[in-house]
Amino acid sequence: MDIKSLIKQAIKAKKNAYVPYSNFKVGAALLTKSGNVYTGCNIESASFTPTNCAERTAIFKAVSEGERDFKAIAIVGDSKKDYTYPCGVCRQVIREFGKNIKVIIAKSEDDYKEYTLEDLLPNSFGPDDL
Ligand SMILES: O=c1ccn([C@H]2C[C@H](O)[C@@H](CO)O2)c(=O)[nH]1
Ligand SMILES: [Zn+2]
Repeated sequence: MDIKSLIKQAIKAKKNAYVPYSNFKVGAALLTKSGNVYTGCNIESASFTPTNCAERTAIFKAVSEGERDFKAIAIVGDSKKDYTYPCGVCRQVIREFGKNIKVIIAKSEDDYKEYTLEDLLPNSFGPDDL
């Protein structure tokens, strides 16, 4: 599974975003170490707070299927000016499963930036602290 195909799956998942309030679609594709891919989109709620980001949808789908070892997550959003970076809540949720997970922030298959979770959430609090 290369980065381009992971981004392609995130772009496809973005189409399913349920965003009647923000009209801002986001898609994510999470690659497990075993080579499986779990996709996610953002899902909003009339009461706003229960809104779930695309990244967390993908992670929760994977974890609920028994997967916990993740290699990379690709994120594609609707940001007009720039790339769409994961929110703080999603960074913390990714952190739960590892500091070295690759985070690919993409505008398209050919235009992306690559980080590690540690780059995006340095000096983090995590499972090892407890
Ligand atoms: O990285 C991000 C940033 C925002 N959103 C969603 C939450 C909400 O539905 C909409 C606007 O914040 O975008 C994501 O899914 N992922
Ligand atoms: Zn988020």
